[in-house]
Amino acid sequence: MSRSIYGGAVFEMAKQQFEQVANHLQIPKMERDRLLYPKRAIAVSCPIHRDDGRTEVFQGYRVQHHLTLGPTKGGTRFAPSVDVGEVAALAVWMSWKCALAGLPYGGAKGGITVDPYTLSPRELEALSRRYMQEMIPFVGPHTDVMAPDMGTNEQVMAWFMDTYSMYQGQTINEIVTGKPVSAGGTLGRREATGRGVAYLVGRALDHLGVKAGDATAIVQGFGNVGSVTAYSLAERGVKITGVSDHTAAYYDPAGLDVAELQRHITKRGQLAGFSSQSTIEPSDLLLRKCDVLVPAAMEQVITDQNAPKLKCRILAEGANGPTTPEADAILDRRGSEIFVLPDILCNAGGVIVSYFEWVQDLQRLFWEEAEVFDRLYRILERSFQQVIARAKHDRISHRMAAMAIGVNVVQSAKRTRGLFP
Ligand SMILES: NC(=O)C1=CN([C@@H]2O[C@H](COP(=O)(O)OP(=O)(O)OC[C@H]3O[C@@H](n4cnc5c(N)ncnc54)[C@H](OP(=O)(O)O)[C@@H]3O)[C@@H](O)[C@H]2O)C=CC1
Ligand SMILES: O=C(O)CCC(=O)C(=O)O
Repeated sequence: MSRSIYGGAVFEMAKQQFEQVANHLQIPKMERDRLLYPKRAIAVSCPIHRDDGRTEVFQGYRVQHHLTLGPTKGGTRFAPSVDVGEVAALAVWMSWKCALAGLPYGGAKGGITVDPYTLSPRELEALSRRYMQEMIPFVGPHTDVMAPDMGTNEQVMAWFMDTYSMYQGQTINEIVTGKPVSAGGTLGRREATGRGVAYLVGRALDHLGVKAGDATAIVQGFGNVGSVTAYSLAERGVKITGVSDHTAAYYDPAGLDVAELQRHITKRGQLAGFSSQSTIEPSDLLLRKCDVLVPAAMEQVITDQNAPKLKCRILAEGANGPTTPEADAILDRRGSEIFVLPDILCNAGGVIVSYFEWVQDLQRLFWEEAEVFDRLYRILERSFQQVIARAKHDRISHRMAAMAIGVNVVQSAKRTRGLFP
């Protein structure tokens, strides 16, 4: 593409990864821009009245990567880092993730440049509703279906659904996923990403011949993905030796009590203040010895600086884009020392159960929780097997294998429909 609006380190990373996989797949140059660059990017201004009487305008975005396989799908992030490049990269990754899992979606992502902790509950509701109101012309149950991501949750999804439904004059549950069950959500969505991560960690441990009961894990980030991953790993017998959020990092080789950590968060809203004895430097946490390291917070935390020093056996990417391409090259050189569960495989549980929620909403027929997780684990198992087999066959990393499968699916759909419809 001659000139694009997508800049910044995170989009550069998505682009670099794509170029590597496109080279591996020998995708002709003329098809590459069509595959990489998003179909649409929407930028909106979201004015709200602050509690002190001021009017403040926040910048919101939604990027829809491709519509070749069906509607676009992806989360909405409320964070100070949000810009069009970050959101575009996350949308591109959503496309490969959905394609790898066999979901009939293209990728999307959206967000608002805001620190949600600085908003009162009333301001958060006003901003969420205004964002959805501005997006109404561009989204729909068969166009683009939002979901939660960093800084948003079930309540925000309920406000999105309500705002869209009021405009339509009827309840349209299927406009967003990750809603509360009482607002047409599915059983299991809140836990889906973390339980999916724990399932795949279990499969990686099997692969390496390590018993869950003998394994230790460190989890960075204790929000939706991190806390449920820690809890689910602990349920499987894995000892959680380290956790962090942006306020504190704790490490205890004897093991941390995940239920206690969760109670602390519920009461205080942050990990800080949990313990004075096991506090460590957040940057040290990733370097401690463990069997399983789970970055579950944000992008680009595994870099060329810390990748040579990681002392884990499994790197389970709960977050999107936690590992830079430079770090990937180092992990590749370390060979079988570290078994990588790449993000588009590892955290796919969320969007897979979102797909189940959308299907249930469209059919007005709701499933038992056991059915949700049974179907989820079957899809994750298939994807896990496909990634391992492709990596072995092509002699490439797990990330390249996962992306190759995803990109292949999108490429062949575009070719079949006519590359430039
Ligand atoms: N929610 C989902 O279903 C899915 C999410 N993801 C990805 O998982 C990651 C986490 O998302 P999610 O759990 O939903 O987000 P949440 O907002 O629920 O949680 C984010 C967590 O990361 C922590 N965090 C933020 N900055 C830092 C930092 N500098 N060091 C350590 N921890 C930090 C936050 O701490 P604090 O609260 O103190 O700010 C919080 O504990 C993101 O990359 C997201 O894109 C991927 C697939 C699905
Ligand atoms: O559940 C969804 O639709 C999207 C989840 C998400 O944003 C992600 O997988 O990164």
